[in-house]
Amino acid sequence: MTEDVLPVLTGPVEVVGAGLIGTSIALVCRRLGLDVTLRDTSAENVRTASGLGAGRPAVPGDRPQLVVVAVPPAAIADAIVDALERTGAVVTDVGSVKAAPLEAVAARVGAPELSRYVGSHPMAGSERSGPLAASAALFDGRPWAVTPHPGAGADAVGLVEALVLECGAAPVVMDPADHDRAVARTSHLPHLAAVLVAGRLAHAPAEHLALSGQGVRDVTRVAASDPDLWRQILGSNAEAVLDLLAEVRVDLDTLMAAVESGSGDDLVEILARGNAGTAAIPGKHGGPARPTRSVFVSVPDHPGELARLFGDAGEIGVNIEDVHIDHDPGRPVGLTELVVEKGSAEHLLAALESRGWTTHR
Ligand SMILES: NC(=O)c1ccc[n+]([C@@H]2O[C@H](COP(=O)([O-])OP(=O)(O)OC[C@H]3O[C@@H](n4cnc5c(N)ncnc54)[C@H](O)[C@@H]3O)[C@@H](O)[C@H]2O)c1
Ligand SMILES: O=C(O)C(=O)C[C@]1(C(=O)O)C=C[C@@H](O)C=C1
Repeated sequence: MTEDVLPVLTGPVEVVGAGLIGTSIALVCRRLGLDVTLRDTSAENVRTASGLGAGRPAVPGDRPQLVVVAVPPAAIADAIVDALERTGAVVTDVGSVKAAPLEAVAARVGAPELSRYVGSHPMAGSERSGPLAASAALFDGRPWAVTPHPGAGADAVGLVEALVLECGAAPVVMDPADHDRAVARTSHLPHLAAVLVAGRLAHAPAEHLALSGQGVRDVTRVAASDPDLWRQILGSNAEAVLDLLAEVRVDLDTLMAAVESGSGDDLVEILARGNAGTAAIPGKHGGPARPTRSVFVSVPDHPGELARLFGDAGEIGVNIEDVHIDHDPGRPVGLTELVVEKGSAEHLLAALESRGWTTHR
């Protein structure tokens, strides 16, 4: 469905699961002025999300236009079936795996109900859970898979795409099984790689950990995620994940042989494949990656200094694509990495230096 004929999201929107993702979506819908109702098995999470301005507790008699199911994977199929049977709304879910819940729902509801269900999956999140980690900006510029089944109604698909666009994300329409193979590669395997690396740190000597720089933080961030959530995600995409793990096992053997033999050529070949892989990741806005460069700036550890840095970058007219802050304990300054388009990096460096910032080239 093309953007100009999409149904309009008018609400009410019901969010089932007022955690990280559900509350983030609810905040976007509230920002649009929509009536948002919240359901959760945790009354406390509903209270917290309501308190953040994400909506109001659902009451009997609410008639949502759209239900967004944002509960843990093991509870998704039940929650979708419940929403289809309880309301006349279009129902989507944001679960990380798409084929298994679709199969479970299709076995339990008739074709008319099923036509109102369209799965989806925002490729944005956090290693943190719960409503307090939510943000209306979470989905800005991110891909968001929309995975209709053959019996899905065109209006239902369009309404889910409309939600995705309102969240500032880019809809990517895909078949559910293709989606699951894709995220095994782009999300589930990276998660496991992070976990394996982070696991080597758990009982490491303090003097080793004292040398933790940005590299180890970049590689391990997602390993801090909820193990139970990931047990459920991996359990429902086991086949695709196992295929990739088998490939990695072969790579690991090759890598060990290259390191052991001291063969520089073999090692360079493996390292170069890593370069090719990172270059293949599309840019934040979709399409080919736009070349970026990192600008490193020392930021004094005082309140307001980061805001001043971002303000200066804005006045200089350079868009910050990404940002990383090195919070090493015991240092009076933090090292901030501003990721900007390659062509504007020198201009930003010079302009920040002229404003008194200490940069690192
Ligand atoms: N965390 C991420 O980065 C991320 C990104 C994209 C998609 N997802 C998917 O989104 C879903 C939600 O993940 P999250 O990170 O927001 O988790 P979360 O733990 O922050 O939130 C889940 C919420 O669902 C509630 N809940 C649990 N069972 C319920 C039920 N049966 N009925 C109603 N509420 C119930 C919990 O109390 C909690 O408030 C998961 O399926 C996950 O796979 C997660
Ligand atoms: O940024 C993160 O914290 C994430 O890991 C988010 C991430 C991902 O792998 O990209 C994790 C799982 C979800 O299913 C979707 C998004």
